[in-house]
This record gives sequence, C-alpha cells and structure tokens, in this order.
Amino acid sequence: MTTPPFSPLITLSDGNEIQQLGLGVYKVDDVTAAGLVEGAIAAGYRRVDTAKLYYNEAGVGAGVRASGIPREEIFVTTKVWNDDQGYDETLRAFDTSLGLLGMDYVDLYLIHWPAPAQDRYRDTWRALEALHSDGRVRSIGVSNFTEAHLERLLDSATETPVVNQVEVQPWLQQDALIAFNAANGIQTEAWSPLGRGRVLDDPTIARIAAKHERSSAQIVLRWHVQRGLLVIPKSNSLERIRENSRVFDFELDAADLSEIAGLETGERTGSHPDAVG
Ligand SMILES: NC(=O)C1=CN([C@@H]2O[C@H](COP(=O)(O)OP(=O)(O)OC[C@H]3O[C@@H](n4cnc5c(N)ncnc54)[C@H](OP(=O)(O)O)[C@@H]3O)[C@@H](O)[C@H]2O)C=CC1
Ligand SMILES: O=C1CO[C@H](CO)[C@@H](O)[C@@H]1O
Repeated sequence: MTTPPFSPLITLSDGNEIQQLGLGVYKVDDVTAAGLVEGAIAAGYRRVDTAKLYYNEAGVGAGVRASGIPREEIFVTTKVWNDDQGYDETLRAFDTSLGLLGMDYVDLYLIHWPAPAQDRYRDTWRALEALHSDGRVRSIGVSNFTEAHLERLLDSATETPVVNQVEVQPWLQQDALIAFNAANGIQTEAWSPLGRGRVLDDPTIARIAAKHERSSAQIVLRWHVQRGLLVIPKSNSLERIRENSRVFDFELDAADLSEIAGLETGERTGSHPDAVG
C-alpha cells in the first residue's frame, strides 16, 4: 500500500520543482539503502539525497526501481566528491555515479564542498554546466559554499547554482547565508537538519514538542519547513522516517519561532567549509 506524496513542492530558479522534504542517506549502507528508500517511497517520500561519498548510490537506485513509482516522479540528488573536482574528473565521476544509480539522468547534482585549498570549484562548475546543458542533470547546485565561495563562483559562472546545501539546525541558523542565497535566487537546503540527532534533547525543543504533542524531531523539521528551507532528515528506521514526514499538519506559532531563534550558538555538528578538502 503506497501512501500519496506528502511534501509541498518548491520551484527552483531554473523552473524545476523539488519536494521540500526528502530523505537523507548518509551513513546508510548500500544494502540497507535499497530497502529504506523503497520503504520511504511507500510512505510518501519522493526525494532522496545521496552522494558519491555515501557509497550507497547503487542501493538508492535499486530502492527507487523497487518502489514501482515511475522514475520521473522521484527526485534524486547526488554530489561530486572533493577528490573528483576539476572539469574532466567531474565528468568521469558523474558517469560513475549515474552508472551506480542505474539511471539516465540525475535531478540535482551538487559540488559537495568548495574545497578552496584545491581551487578547482570553478572548473568543476563548468562541468556541471555542461552536464546540465546536455540534459543528464536537470538542476545544478553547490553544497557548503559560503558567501565568499559563491561570489567567486558567480564571477566566472554562466549559470547560477539553484541550491546551496549547507548545515542548518537550531544551534547554527545561518540567517546571513540564507539571505545571501535568496538574494541570488539560490534555494537553501538544510543538511543535518536535526543536528545529527543532538538538538533533539534541547529542553526548549522538548518543551515546544510537549505543547504541540509532537516529537522533538517533528518540531525541528517543522521549523525548517516554516523557514522555507529544503530539508533532508536521515534515519535508519522506517518508523522514524514516517514520523519525520508528519510535519505538514500543524504549525509553530510566533512564540515558538522566537524561542527557537534564541537557540543560536554558532555550534556546528560538521566541519567549516574552509577546513574541508
Ligand atoms: N552536503 C553535506 O556536506 C552534507 C549532507 N548531509 C545530508 O543531510 C542528511 C541529513 O543529515 P545527517 O547528518 O544524516 O543528520 P540528521 O540531522 O538528519 O540526523 C540524523 C540522526 O538523527 C536521528 N533521527 C532521525 N530521525 C529521528 C527521530 N524522528 N527521532 C529521533 N532521532 C532521529 C538518526 O538516528 P537513526 O538513524 O538511528 O534513526 C540519526 O542519528 C544526510 O543523510 C545527507 O543526505 C549531511 C551532512 C553533510
Ligand atoms: O555529506 C557529508 C556527510 O557528513 C560528512 C561528515 O561530516 C561530511 O563530510 C559530508 O559532507
């Protein structure tokens, strides 16, 4: 029994539509990924976020096929890893990813990190533009780009990235970067939206959860949704995957939003973009 899709669609600046809430699969092994993706699609998910780095592109592709839902109704994101940056290297890495996925196109291809010490992200971006123009990638974007990286990229780019996927969670709210992205027509996507599970014990979140009779995860995901961000929570449990999808039937009020705004500490659960690659 397949549940109908639950997620609202957001229109990207290239005109393509993307489900606001999708499934993240970092640290899900290849075999598990196939079953989880199939189960998530049965539960109404229509979007999966993977990467070469996650070593589960084959499992994601298998799960999509096993779901029985037509390929064009599922949105698949993958990413070029730091070791594959550069024009020719990226084209080769993309072919490998596509082969592992067992697909003939990817919906969204991202530069995983700017890796500024390598200084190859502008060449990498040219490869993404080529993949976009030949139709093998529907939308192109970046991940972990700061304002400075984006400004440098935009100086030489023909196309503007449509998505910037960055860490956003209640301790790292990224107001300035989200505003910069929006001013440039770039949709912000929140990775580790649950702070890798760590923010779920926050007493403020727990209090708001009790008030709405929801779980802490649902409160945090609803906060992302109300901020207009794309969001990709990960879980290894189908029960939690279903729980994480039930965030479109209640609303946080102004007092809740202002309490969550007060949780900003600047604490990252992942690395700073200048420190990777
Ligand atoms: N572009 C980038 O550089 C990055 C991208 N990402 C993407 O973002 C996705 C999400 O980020 P991720 O780092 O996985 O972390 P998340 O913030 O999604 O948190 C995942 C953790 O929260 C737990 N969890 C999930 N749902 C619930 C729930 N309802 N109740 C209690 N605990 C819950 C999971 O445990 P359990 O699995 O046991 O349920 C897991 O430990 C990744 O999977 C990946 O796709 C992530 C990091 C970097
Ligand atoms: O996508 C990712 C998952 O998490 C890793 C560890 O923090 C990151 O390096 C990577 O970007």
